[in-house]
Amino acid sequence: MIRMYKILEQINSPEDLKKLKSNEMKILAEDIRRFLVDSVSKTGGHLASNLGVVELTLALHTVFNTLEDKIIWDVGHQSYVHKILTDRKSQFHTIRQYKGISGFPKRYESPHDHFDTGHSSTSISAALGLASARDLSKDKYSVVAIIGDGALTGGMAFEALNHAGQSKRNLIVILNDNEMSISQNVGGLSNYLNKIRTNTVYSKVKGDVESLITNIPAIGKTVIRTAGKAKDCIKYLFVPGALFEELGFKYIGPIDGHNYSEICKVLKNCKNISGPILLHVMTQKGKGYPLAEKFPDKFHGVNPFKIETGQPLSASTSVSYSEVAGNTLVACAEKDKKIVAITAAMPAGTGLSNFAKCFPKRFFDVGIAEQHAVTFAAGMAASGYKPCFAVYSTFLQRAYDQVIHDVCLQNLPVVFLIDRAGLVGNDGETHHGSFDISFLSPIPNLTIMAPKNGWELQKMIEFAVQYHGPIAIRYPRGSAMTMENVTNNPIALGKAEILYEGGKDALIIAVGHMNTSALKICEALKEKEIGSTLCNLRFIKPMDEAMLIKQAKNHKKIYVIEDNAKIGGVGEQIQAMFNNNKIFKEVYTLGLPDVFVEHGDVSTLYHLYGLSIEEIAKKISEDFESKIIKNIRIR
Ligand SMILES: Cc1ncc(C[n+]2csc(CCOP(=O)(O)OP(=O)(O)O)c2C)c(N)n1
Ligand SMILES: CC(=O)[C@@H](O)[C@H](O)COP(=O)(O)O
Ligand SMILES: [Mg+2]
Repeated sequence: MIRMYKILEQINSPEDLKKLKSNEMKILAEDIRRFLVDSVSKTGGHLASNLGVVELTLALHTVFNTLEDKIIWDVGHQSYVHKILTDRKSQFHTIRQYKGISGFPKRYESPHDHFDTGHSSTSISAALGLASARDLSKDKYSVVAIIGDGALTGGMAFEALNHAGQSKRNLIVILNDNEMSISQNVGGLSNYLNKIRTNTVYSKVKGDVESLITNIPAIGKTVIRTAGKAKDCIKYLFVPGALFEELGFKYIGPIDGHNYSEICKVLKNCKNISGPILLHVMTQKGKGYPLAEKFPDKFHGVNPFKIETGQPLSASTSVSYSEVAGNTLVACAEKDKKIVAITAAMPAGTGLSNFAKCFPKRFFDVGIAEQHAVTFAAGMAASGYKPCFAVYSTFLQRAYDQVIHDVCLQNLPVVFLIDRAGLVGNDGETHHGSFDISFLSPIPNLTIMAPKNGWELQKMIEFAVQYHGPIAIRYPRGSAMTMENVTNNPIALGKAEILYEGGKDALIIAVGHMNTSALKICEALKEKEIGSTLCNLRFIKPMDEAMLIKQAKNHKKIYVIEDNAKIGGVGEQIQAMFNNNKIFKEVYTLGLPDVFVEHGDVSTLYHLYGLSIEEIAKKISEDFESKIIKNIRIR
């Protein structure tokens, strides 16, 4: 048998790691990289970031004991190596699959995972919380947060640095600087880190002082203080890194994040220094897989791919909703100079890359800063521009107050292009866009739409950029539906459309892309001689009350199909509206239950929650069972 992984085969837990000689670590690092590429090329997942943190993770597990010491991975998409080293190697082929291990840290999954992440920039806050709890309980373990240069652009990270610096608690923040967010990192902080990296004079001189402080075995406190002062002088002469020191952190670095021994040495020293430390580690995103080194953005998150070429195993020929949004925005911006586009570090994911190329001055990547993005948009709107903020549904949760307080309260014409609404699939519970209808619907002044297909998304965007007020369009991840043979009525404010008329038994009201399934359901019901009407809601707010009331009166039963939490969703809202209008008909909602939906492919999850075509058709058919039986008897 050919041994594929020379050392990795012997490694399942941090204890195994601790048995290795340090010269074996290099071979292990190579094994892990090969394992990552082999495995992720089959399952899909976050590749480039993990390839970059191999030595850093090995060093962390060498120096710390993660059954006691608490390590928190910011975002958590780079925790694969940690998972491999903490008893999950044998399950790694199930990563992000239904009932498999998660692509993010999960406390339920392992005692080595101490805090769940998925959304960016939370690690320092969580770490400080853990450190404060530790101190109150008079415990002694170490707390370490690993945060990327991208995640450091998020406001929460600054709030936490501000608090942690003053707290003086023992806490190690490792800044994993690979000079990339998903795309190129942006902003003043990114420039600042760049200055630290390139300031070789500083690095050399500071390195000497650092080794003076840390490497002399029996160093006395006075010497440390003196050396510390000397370090301060040098710092003020040469160090842009003073920002972290001014906030109350001891800044150490930058160090080479691919030099295992060096990281171990520094981490061991960090363990013995009191107060908050910021250790700046330089890594290369995608390291060890040349295609990912060259295209770290393309290999940030991947579908299954061929290792030799990097090409996806199943290339999609269809256009995604994100691409429709991006292309439409470019077309609209060509006609209207007031249109500007905003992203919070997701230019490619939201389909805005082309807009950025066509209109660089009218394109704003604000970093991972959704709250800022919304208020920034409000500012532009207040000055007569038409800002379009393209954002994933799950990340918009971050900016709820800004949507209310800064946009809607002032009735400002900001367009929210809410991508990844509904279930997203393999990223799972931290990333599903299950709540936007529920949290946006109560906000006064806000108009909310959901398109049935790609064509309708285009028309809704054209409508939105002309509209005088805050307006949101929610659409899902993936290929835009085309839906041939359906009527494409023009968009009119607050108007729904009838997509199918085939009888007065079931009225089906579908939200957004769920219309595609709904149409097939109507046809399946027809086979069973159950007559139905399909209403494409289009406007979640304002709702087409007149049409819904009229249709409700004409049908025996009413069904709402939506890919949002049932609580606060469209079904509940329609039921309330009927009650208010004294239409006492029961609305049956097919939507997401009151749970955090796990990871898995979307079709499996739809099936699980009764949202597949088969499940819905079955449910409705069962409701009309007596009619079916009667029809059979008559024949
Ligand atoms: C609040 C929030 N916004 C956006 C994202 C999407 N996102 C995931 S990873 C990432 C880039 C993170 O960059 P960095 O922290 O430098 O880590 P790297 O991928 O470079 O290792 C972004 C924007 C997110 N997870 N959370
Ligand atoms: C970790 C993270 O938040 C992103 O990388 C996210 O996984 C991107 O999702 P999409 O694949 O839907 O763009
Ligand atoms: Mg980065």
